[in-house]
Amino acid sequence: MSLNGAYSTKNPNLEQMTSDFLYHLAVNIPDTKNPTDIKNQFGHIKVVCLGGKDARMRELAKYIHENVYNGKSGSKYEKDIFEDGHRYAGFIVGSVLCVSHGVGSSTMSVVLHELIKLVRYAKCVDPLFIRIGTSGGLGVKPGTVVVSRKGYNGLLCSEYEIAILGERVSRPAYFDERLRKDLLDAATSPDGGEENAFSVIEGNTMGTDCFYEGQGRLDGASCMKANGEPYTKADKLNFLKRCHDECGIRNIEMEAPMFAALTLHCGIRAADVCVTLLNRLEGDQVNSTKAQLKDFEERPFRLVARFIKRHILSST
Ligand SMILES: O=P(O)(O)O[C@H]1O[C@H](CO)[C@@H](O)[C@H]1O
Ligand SMILES: O=c1cc[nH]c(=O)[nH]1
Repeated sequence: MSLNGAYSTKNPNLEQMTSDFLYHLAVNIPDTKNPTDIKNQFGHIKVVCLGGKDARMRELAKYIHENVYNGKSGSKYEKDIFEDGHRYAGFIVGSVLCVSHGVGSSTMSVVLHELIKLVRYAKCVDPLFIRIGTSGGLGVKPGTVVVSRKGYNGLLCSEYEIAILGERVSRPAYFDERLRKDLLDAATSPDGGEENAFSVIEGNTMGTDCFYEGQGRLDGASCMKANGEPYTKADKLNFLKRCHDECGIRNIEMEAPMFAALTLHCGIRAADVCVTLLNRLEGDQVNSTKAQLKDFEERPFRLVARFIKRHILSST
């Protein structure tokens, strides 16, 4: 389902706060009613790109500078604007903000709350949030880029569950349909060529709270079922095949349900674009070479950069 662009924070208390400090980003908003500096610095942002690693987000900013703006973004894109917070890194390049989020939903949800407030204070117009990540593939060739339809949790439910005030709160976890279609459109070109050099598919994405047992790996520090017995390779494959066949899951990472749910809740159009590093039906260890990893990690950059050129900058 597509949203109509009316995004908002979902917190009436913010209306009463005269100042705000985005602690983990070290961004101070001394006057929330008139946040001139924030508007000047961030008001032009149209796309917020997120990914686990600081270095990947720095590389992404450089890639966008060179490939979207042809080296003429006019931005100091190498400067980490969130460095004083010592938690996350952020780089502005033209109308794109690239931010790292660490590993897993808990670290990503912190930066996401603060970024959603930031774009609101800055009065950004309909900003898009796109996660550019890595994942384990299910039945797809390593290097495939998956654009997610829905996030699934490790219990194979498409929802994000969080404990709030001692109660379970469950929120739906699907991504914006129009944004997904525009991203898939950017993967194709009428005349073939560079755009089709690697596979881009749509599929559902499982996001777990654990890289090892949560993703059914056999190589963690523990490998136990609920009954306290070790699970076997057959148990693992049985589970992964269920993910694939029953839920249409094509890749596994650690943020999709939370990311889909919080952005959807706040009316922000979002997408999850992850490359697969390995086929989990064939193994567990990520042992791509440095060069392979660089090539794979750059594939979502290529897709998102083409999307920004085709669908964002062409309309301004
Ligand atoms: O490649 P990134 O964006 O870090 O994402 C994936 O990699 C991490 C695990 O290695 C998890 O955060 C997972 O979601
Ligand atoms: O298998 C993988 C690879 C990358 N990230 C994950 O969360 N899982």
